Amino acid sequence: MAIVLGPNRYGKAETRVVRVSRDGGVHRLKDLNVSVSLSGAMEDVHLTGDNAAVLPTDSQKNTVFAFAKKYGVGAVEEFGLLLARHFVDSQPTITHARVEIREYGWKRISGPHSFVRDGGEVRTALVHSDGTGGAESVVSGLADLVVLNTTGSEFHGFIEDEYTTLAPTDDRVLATEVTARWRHRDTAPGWEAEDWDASYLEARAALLAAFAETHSLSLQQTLYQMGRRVLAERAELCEVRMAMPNKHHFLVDLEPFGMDNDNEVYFAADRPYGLIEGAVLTDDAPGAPAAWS
Ligand SMILES: O=c1[nH]c(=O)c2[nH]c(=O)[nH]c2[nH]1
Repeated sequence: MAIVLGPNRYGKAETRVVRVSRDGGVHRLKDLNVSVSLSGAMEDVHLTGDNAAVLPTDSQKNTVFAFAKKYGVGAVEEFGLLLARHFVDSQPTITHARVEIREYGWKRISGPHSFVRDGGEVRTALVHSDGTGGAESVVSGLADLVVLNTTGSEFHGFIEDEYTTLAPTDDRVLATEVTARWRHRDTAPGWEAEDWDASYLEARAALLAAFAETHSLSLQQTLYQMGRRVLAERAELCEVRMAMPNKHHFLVDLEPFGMDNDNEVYFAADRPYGLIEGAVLTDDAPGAPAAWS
């Protein structure tokens, strides 16, 4: 029996970079968490400790800061592609780069240089590149987008076995915290930051519109409608993957206090929660195994 090295990758995770652009007196703010992961000719470093092929993770972190200064930070997809291509193009031992970015939003308070952090929502990008001209994939997305419908949600007709206590309902609160990622058909050569931004904003708007407008018979149905809407509206996208915890809102029994509860008072439980996950894709979506990893 031989023992061999399996798949591996390495890089600097979670470099927190804040880029301030000062256009005249009006400042712009980009706040990112960048994780780089590289792979290539890394047998020697694992098998013998020879580091000759290794670009230190410290240098990767420095590159993130240097690129933020040199090129500015536009759309996270664009910044991710710039970094990923750079690592592969500049280092013969690096053949593949994965760059994952989380962007924290800030809104202006008033005046040119004061900001308040957006709620919990995060914009995400995941870029894979084999270098300029090589295979690439871009996945955009968002996380921690919390949404709630106070009506328009039912859940009934499910299996009832000997352990079922859940009462069927034709009117419940439906709430979830959406993590959604959507895959671009290609890396859109020539796309500017504004194109990535427009694509992102419209995909996000489609998710929200579908959540609000779907009369839901299950969170699974809502998930599918949300993914469908994104793909129906955005031709540049071919697959959406979502994870949506069911943030249960249980009606509180007020009878002991002599009161009825006509869908007015809920206990918002934080755990356990149902976790609904699914992918929606176009039937011509090209296979892209690296895209999601
Ligand atoms: O929308 C729902 N889907 C389920 O699969 C499920 N299971 C459950 O207990 N409540 C719900 N709600």
